[in-house]
Amino acid sequence: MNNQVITVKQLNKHFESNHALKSVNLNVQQGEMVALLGPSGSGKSTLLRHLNGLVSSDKNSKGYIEVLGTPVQKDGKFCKTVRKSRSQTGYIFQQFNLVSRLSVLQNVLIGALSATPSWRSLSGRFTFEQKRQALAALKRVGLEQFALQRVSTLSGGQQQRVAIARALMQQAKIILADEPIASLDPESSRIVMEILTDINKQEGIAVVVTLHQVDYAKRYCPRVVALKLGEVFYDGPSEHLNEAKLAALYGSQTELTNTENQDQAVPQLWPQMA
Ligand SMILES: Nc1ncnc2c1ncn2[C@@H]1O[C@H](COP(=O)(O)OP(=O)(O)OP(=O)(O)O)[C@@H](O)[C@H]1O
Repeated sequence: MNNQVITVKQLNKHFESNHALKSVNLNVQQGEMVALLGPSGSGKSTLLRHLNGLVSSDKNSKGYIEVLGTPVQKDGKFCKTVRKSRSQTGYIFQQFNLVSRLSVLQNVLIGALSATPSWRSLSGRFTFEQKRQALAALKRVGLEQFALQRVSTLSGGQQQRVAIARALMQQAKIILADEPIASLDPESSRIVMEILTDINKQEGIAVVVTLHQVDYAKRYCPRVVALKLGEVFYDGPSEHLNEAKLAALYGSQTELTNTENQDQAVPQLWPQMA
């Protein structure tokens, strides 16, 4: 049985003269938990966005992406099946992408929209079963007591957990998380990473997560794919990512990516995370 859930072949992406992704190849199997590492600007987010059909690759460059057995894009053109794979892919953003004026429960229910007739979703009428599932998803991330509260009243870490519950409600078969902990404090980061790990282990859902902190990658992700200047620089077990490889990947930034030094390091290296 083919358990491959992500196939990327020969992916190239230019933003004008900037060659952001250079012949990237990547295979991810069902049940894997993969950290996408690399210095700022190395192409992590661009790669993740290609997987969900948010960005198209260079035309005529023979690039090909398949997610969950469904072609997403080929040769710089989206395939007709892109919506299908998107509906099965949970995408977690750094800034949560929640609807701030809606309640926590309503935000989770948004995950069910692709499986809801439009007349129901337009009138905001979800079935009893959908509401039960949404509450179960909230319980899974430890937030059921906040179900009826406006989502904007929750902390950043809690909002990210709502976004994960929304992906569960979507019945996502894989999760792509783009810097999900970049704006969170260490304790909230730990909780979010543990929830993602738990979903990966319990449901066998593949998770690909872009991270800036090497120690989180090593702690939670058995496999690391590291990009450097748009190329795959390392793809292998996170435990084999030694100091020499990290130094070559990040240069002088290496020690500063350790979260123990986060308070001093992050504002200097990545001002957007401060
Ligand atoms: N929409 C865009 N238009 C022009 N250039 C872009 C666009 N998106 C990304 N880039 C460029 O592509 C390169 C890769 O960016 P990307 O955001 O993927 O890197 P990253 O590794 O995710 O960085 P960070 O860790 O800082 O988020 C960068 O040089 C960036 O400036």
